[in-house]
Amino acid sequence: MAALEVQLQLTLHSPDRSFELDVDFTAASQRTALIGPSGSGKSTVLQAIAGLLPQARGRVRVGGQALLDTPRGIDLPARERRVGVVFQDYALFPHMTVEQNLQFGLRRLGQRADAGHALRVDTLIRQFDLASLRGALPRHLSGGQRQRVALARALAIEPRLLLLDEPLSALDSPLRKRLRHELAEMLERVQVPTLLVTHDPQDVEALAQDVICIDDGRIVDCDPVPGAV
Ligand SMILES: Nc1ncnc2c1ncn2[C@@H]1O[C@H](COP(=O)(O)OP(=O)(O)OP(=O)(O)O)[C@@H](O)[C@H]1O
Repeated sequence: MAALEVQLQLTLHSPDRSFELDVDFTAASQRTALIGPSGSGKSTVLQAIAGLLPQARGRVRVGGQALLDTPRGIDLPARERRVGVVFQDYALFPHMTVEQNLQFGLRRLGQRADAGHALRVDTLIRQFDLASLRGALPRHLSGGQRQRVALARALAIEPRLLLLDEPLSALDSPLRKRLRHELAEMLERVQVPTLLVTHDPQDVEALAQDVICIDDGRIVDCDPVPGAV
């Protein structure tokens, strides 16, 4: 069964222009990269899949389950979609410790704090090697540590789908190289279908099994890769 099926239409309006997205693709591999030039609509696609753009119309199915199907009147709210998202800047809550950031991931599901909840946070802290940072605030973490917390938080909800928006772009080059391999290992371990946005061909090679290309709000042929010189 296809991991992720997406047919989406939406228009974003700003005072001087509007951007029209109309995409139709299937990501059948466990890890798929979505690539395209700046402004082509990559982040918009991720936000619409996550349920963060209420104007989105069309269909989104993960493992056959509909998260959005406007013709059938289905539009699950973001917290019910069980989609884990890691944003470009990791978007950790600055006033919360590492542990509280992970707990917040679970609260998004509307779950009450209980023993299972605490166990899940403990497991993630162990899996992501965060024990010594449990009580630390994000501003006291390195870029790589923030990335680990953001990924652990996205996985706290046991997502059916993981969306990574330029997960390595906040890092400098040597760290980026090391964490690319760490991330590849983590994704291999967690086995959650993943759609990954990146500009970097090395990310595609290390992290993705398949590539989907977008240009100006439309899915296009990847040969040549849009935006490549
Ligand atoms: N809230 C908004 N209102 C109006 N237009 C928007 C809004 N958000 C994004 N856009 C426009 O939509 C287009 C797609 O933006 P998006 O962020 O999805 O591109 P992207 O491919 O992720 O770009 P980048 O690689 O630079 O992050 C851009 O032209 C952008 O200017």
